[in-house]
Order: sequence, then structure tokens, then C-alpha cells
Amino acid sequence: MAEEGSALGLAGGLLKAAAFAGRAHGKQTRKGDGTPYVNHPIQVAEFLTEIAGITDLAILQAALLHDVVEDTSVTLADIRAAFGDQVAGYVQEVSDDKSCTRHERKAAEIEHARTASRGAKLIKLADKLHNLRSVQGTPPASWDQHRAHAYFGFASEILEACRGTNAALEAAFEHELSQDISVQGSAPSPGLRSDYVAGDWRKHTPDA
Ligand SMILES: Nc1nc2c(ncn2[C@@H]2O[C@H](COP(=O)(O)OP(=O)(O)O)[C@@H](OP(=O)(O)OP(=O)(O)O)[C@H]2O)c(=O)[nH]1
Repeated sequence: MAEEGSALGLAGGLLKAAAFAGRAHGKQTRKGDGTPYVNHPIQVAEFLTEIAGITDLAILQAALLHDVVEDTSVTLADIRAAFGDQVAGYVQEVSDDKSCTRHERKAAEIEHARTASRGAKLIKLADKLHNLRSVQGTPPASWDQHRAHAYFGFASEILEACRGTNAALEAAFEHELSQDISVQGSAPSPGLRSDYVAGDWRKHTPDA
């Protein structure tokens, strides 16, 4: 078996988590472009290496697995058994409670981000950065311009909650927030509205 920390050990650890996530997400697709859902956690892990310069295997594995407990039948105990306590801990930190309403869940997500570990904050930032790019490229079909602006506002609150974690990732996030969006033929306007006030995301995000 490859030694942990060796190049082969790191590659093996990453591939093990990617394969696990692929099996767990199965035929799930992204809401916007209908591509396999697993593309999202893979992209999140890539942002962490490419933009943030992260090489910590546990953080990268948790990025690959970050939606598995929230969105599939896999449990934290399964993650712990396959990847250990540290990875399971990060996944727990970034998993939302799907039994709550959408407003409760999103408010809790912002609140938890403030006190999350550095690893969990890195994953949150990369996760929302990819979602922002998805909204710009192919937003979920049911979203209008207001809903897209609401998501950018919500994401900006996640950014503020995670400030001071990684300068390059935060700069990429800020850049994304300032980019124009145009949904369903609306006139392009900066994703994060200049008059956005904390909590405004609730106005155009249905609670259920
Ligand atoms: N922007 C975008 N989002 C998509 C797409 N496909 C699935 N999603 C998921 O939809 C969520 C945003 O939709 P909302 O209506 O605000 O939230 P909800 O699905 O959790 O109720 C994101 O969750 P999240 O909690 O913000 O992030 P995550 O941790 O679940 O990834 C994201 O994961 C897509 O193509 N584009």
C-alpha cells in the first residue's frame, strides 16, 4: 500500500474520495445544466488546489465528499469508516440539516460558517464560488433574475462569514460577485446588487 503523504498516497486518497462521491451521487444531476452532480464536488476540490493552493488531503477529500451526507443515503458513520474522523468532521461541518425549511437552513449555514474550522471555511468558499459561476453560466431553470441576485446576496454573506481564510479564494469570490448576470433575458446587472442588505436573500428565495 502507498505510504500516506507520498505522491501515490495523496493521489490514491483523492481518487478514493472521488470514486466514493461518484458512486454516492449516482445519477443525480445539477439543477442548471443537467450535468452529473459529482462534477460539482470535483470542481470544488479543484478550486481548492488551483486557486487556494491547498494540498491537505483531508480537506480535499472532504471537499469531494461535501454534499454526500446532505444529498444521498450515505451517513457520517460511513464517511468516518472509510476516511477517518478528520474528514468526517469537515463533512459534518459543511452539511446542512435538510429537515429544516430553506430559510432556516440557509440562515444556519451563514451562522455556522462564522465559527467553522479553517478547513470547513475553505470548502464553503470554494463551494459557493462554483455555485456563483453556475448561476452565471446556466442558472437553474426555475430561477429568475431576482432569485439569482438573492443567491449572490446569500453567497456574499457566506464570504463575510469566512473572511480571513484564504486571500486568493476570497479575491476570486469577490470578482465573481461583481460579475454581471442575466437570467431569462433580463438586462445584465452585477450579481451582487449595490443596495444589497444582509438578509435580503430571503425576499426572493422561496422558503419551501
Ligand atoms: N447555483 C446552482 N446551484 C445548484 C445547481 N444544482 C444544484 N444546486 C444546489 O442548489 C442550491 C441552491 O438552491 P437553493 O434553492 O438556494 O437551495 P436548496 O436547493 O438547498 O434548497 C445550492 O445549494 P447550496 O446549499 O448553496 O450549496 P451546496 O453546499 O448544496 O453545494 C446547490 O448545491 C446548479 O446548477 N447551480
